[in-house]
Amino acid sequence: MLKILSARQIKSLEESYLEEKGILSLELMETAAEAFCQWYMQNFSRRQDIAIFCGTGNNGGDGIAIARLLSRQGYPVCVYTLGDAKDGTADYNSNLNILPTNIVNKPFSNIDWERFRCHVIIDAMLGIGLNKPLEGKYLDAVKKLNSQKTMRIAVDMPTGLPSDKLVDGEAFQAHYTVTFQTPKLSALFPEHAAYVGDLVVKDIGIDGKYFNGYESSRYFVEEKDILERHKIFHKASHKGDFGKVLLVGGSKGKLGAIMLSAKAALRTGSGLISTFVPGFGLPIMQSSIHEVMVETCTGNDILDSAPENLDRFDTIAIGPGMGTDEKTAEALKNILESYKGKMVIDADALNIIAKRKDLKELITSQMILTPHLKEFERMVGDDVKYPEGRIEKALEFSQTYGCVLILKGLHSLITTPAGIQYFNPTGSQFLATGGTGDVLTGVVASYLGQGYSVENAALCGVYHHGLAGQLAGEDQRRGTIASDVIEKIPETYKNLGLS
Ligand SMILES: NC(=O)C1=CN([C@@H]2O[C@H](COP(=O)(O)OP(=O)(O)OC[C@H]3O[C@@H](n4cnc5c(N)ncnc54)[C@H](OP(=O)(O)O)[C@@H]3O)[C@@H](O)[C@H]2O)[C@H](O)CC1
Ligand SMILES: [K+]
Repeated sequence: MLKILSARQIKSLEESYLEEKGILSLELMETAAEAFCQWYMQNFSRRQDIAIFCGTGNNGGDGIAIARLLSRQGYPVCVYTLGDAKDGTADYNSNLNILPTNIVNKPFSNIDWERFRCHVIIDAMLGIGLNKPLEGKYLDAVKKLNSQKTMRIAVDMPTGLPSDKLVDGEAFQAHYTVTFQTPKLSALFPEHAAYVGDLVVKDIGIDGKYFNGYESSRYFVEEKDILERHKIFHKASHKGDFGKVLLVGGSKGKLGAIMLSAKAALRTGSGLISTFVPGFGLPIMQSSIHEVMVETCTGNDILDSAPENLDRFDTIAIGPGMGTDEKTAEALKNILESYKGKMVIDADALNIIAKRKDLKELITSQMILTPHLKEFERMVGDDVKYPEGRIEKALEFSQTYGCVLILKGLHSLITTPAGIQYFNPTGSQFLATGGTGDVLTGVVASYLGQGYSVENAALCGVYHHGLAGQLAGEDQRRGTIASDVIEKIPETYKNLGLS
């Protein structure tokens, strides 16, 4: 897990790290520049001309060091500076002094934009030192660079993006942001996706112990965190070990939702899946998914009653395609009151709960709620447009009701009643398509059925779902559909080296 700190905390952490280790800040800058270049060289060829735009702070210092290192490796680099060296930080100037003279180094104001050509723009104008909205030449530069039809890469943070809050005005629009040591909170806001692009986190050697002294309950999940949360099954494992899952949902015209959940749970590794759907769904379910068992409620069209003997199941997921009829709400109430096992609550179940205080009271620590933004807004009855407030609201909700909350979106946020908030690293824009939420419900329910704790099921579920979305997107691009995501779930295990 990478602890997410504020810009102020990062600066202080850096200082204590340097002091304790007896390292110069210039050396840390070199390490950061090396980390950037290592990533760059793995991804881009020497045939692409690079223009590095540098401010006069330490972000600019990183940029100058990157120019030297890339040029040494045979990459064609030009440097464009936005300020006077006399205003530069000591480390900026140290790097400027050793910039090889064969590298073009021009002031930004001297660029002839009619003739300006490059393949890659590297933004090292401003990083975590940003303390006001962009204006003057920084604003001009960002506007000019955003309008270039080239690859754009930001060093640490896209210029103009504050580390901890929503952007005010313009900011550099990167295709990639290569950030150092730990992501900055605002790089994880879905609202900033167009500025951050793909986020790459590069270790610059600051040991986890240096983070201990800094208070934060927000973390960025890493692959190793997921690996250690998985249960290991062996040759003698029986299908009963993988859990008995019940998926409740579906209504006329929306049976597909529960089918997607069921298929996703099967692909995640569930042993036995039962579904509980309105009567009309029986032949449809049976003919389209052969691996699931189907039970029906008393009504034909809508879900109007609860299943018998709920204790047969290790876990229950409820909501996909369920509808919000009053009789459905009563069936939901019945299930929430009588079932004591772990549950996933999604989609229309959330929409019903949003309107019923008495049902909110039935939320327990055994439950994972999986709203997307609109559903969350209905649940909290409040404006959750601003990411800082939304993250706080998620915490408040999880603590008030004692449940795990998965707030879906780019870098889905998992909040536990203990007050810990985890940002998920996997995912893809191609997951923004109908039915992928139903897939997530099936994946998370599957892990609950396999005996994972609510926290681990949420973390593993969101991670694998996001990774499956990435893999599906690589193949199908904007043509990705929820079923493609399901088909990629098994590959996520291979990807992580899991059996
Ligand atoms: N975090 C790490 O572990 C490492 C970080 N490195 C890099 O250093 C930057 C942070 O560098 P810093 O010098 O603190 O700040 P910046 O370069 O981002 O900004 C420089 C100064 O720019 C001024 N400023 C702020 N906002 C604006 C604005 N809107 N327009 C113009 N100028 C602005 C401000 O100075 P003032 O005097 O005007 O207040 C900033 O101080 C980090 O992001 C990394 O890239 C290290 O190299 C390695 C370790
Ligand atoms: K930058």
